[in-house]
Amino acid sequence: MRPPGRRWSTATGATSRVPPAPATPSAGAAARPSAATACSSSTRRSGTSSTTDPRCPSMTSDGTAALSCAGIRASYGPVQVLFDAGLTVEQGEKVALLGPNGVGKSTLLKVIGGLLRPDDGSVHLGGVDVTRMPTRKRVDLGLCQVVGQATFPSLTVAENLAMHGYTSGSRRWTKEAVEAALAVFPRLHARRDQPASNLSGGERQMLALAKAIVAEPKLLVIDEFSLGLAPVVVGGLMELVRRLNERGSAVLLVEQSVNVALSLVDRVYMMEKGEIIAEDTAAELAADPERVRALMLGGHAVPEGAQA
Ligand SMILES: Nc1ncnc2c1ncn2[C@@H]1O[C@H](COP(=O)(O)OP(=O)(O)OP(=O)(O)O)[C@@H](O)[C@H]1O
Repeated sequence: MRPPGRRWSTATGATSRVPPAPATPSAGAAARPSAATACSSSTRRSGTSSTTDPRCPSMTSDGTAALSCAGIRASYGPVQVLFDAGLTVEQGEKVALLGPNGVGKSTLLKVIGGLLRPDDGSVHLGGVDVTRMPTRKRVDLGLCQVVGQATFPSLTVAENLAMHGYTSGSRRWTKEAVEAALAVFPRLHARRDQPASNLSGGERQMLALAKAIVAEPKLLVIDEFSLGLAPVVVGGLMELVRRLNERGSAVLLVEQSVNVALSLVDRVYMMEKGEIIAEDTAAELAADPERVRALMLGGHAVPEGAQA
C-alpha cells in the first residue's frame, strides 16, 4: 500500500494537491495558470543504484524495472495470438507498443493486467512476479490500466474517480485527489454529480485518464487514448500523461497514431504477428519515417507515396 498525501510540485517550488493544468483549453488551461512541474524527467530515469530525487521524494529508483514481461505466449481458445512476446518499461520511462491492427498489442496488455492468463512466460511489476496473481493484486502493486473510455456508467463522475483511491487507504486523501482530478478537467467538474453514462465519448476518455491522478500508479498502461478524439483533447490528455510521468508513473502506451506516440514516449517496441520485431528510441524512429511506415504496414509492400 502506498503512502497517501503526495503533492504536485509547481515551478515556483510550492506544492499543491492540484496538479498543474494541461496546456489546452479543453483540459482546463484557460481556467488555470500554467505551471511546469519542478521535477525533471532526466533526474528520474532508472539507474543501477538506488537514487531519490530530493525535490520529488515520492520517486525512488532502485534499478528494478517498472514492468518486465518475457516469453509471453497467449491464446484465445485454440488460436495462439502471442508468440514469445516480451518488453521492459524502466521506472520513470515512457514506452509505446506500436504495430498494425490485430497483431496482439491489446492482448499483451490483457496479460499484463491479469485479464488473460498466458500459456507461457512471465510478467513482473517492480520486480514482483505477478504472472499468476489476480488483477486486484497487480493494482495494489501500483498498476493502473486505462482502456478506451472504460468507466462505470451508473456511477457519477466523482464516484468513478473515488473508486480509484482505495489503494491509498485514506478517505481524506481520496477526497482531495478527486478534487485535484476534477480541477484538471472543468468539463468533468461541471458534471461531477451526473452519471458517467451521460458523458460524451471525449469526456468519458478524460474521466478514464483522470482516474490515474487519483490512483497515482507506478505503472500507467494506456490502450488507444487518442482514438476518435479531437486533436485539442488529445493534446490535453498527452500533457496530463507527461505530468503523471514526471511525478513518477512509468507509462506503457498502445497507440494507433504514430505521431502521438512518437511525440510522447522515450522508446518504442514494434509488434508484428504476436512478436516484438523491433525496438528503438522514439527520436531515432521519428527521424526515419520510411522505416516507421514499413513497420506499421506489417511487412506488406509499401506503395509509393503511402502514409503511415
Ligand atoms: N476475445 C477474443 N477472442 C478471440 N479472438 C480475439 C479476442 N480478442 C482479440 N482476438 C484476436 O486476437 C488477435 C489480436 O487482437 P488484439 O486486439 O490483441 O490486436 P491489436 O494489435 O491490439 O489490434 P488493434 O490495433 O486493431 O486494436 C486478433 O486476430 C483478434 O481478432
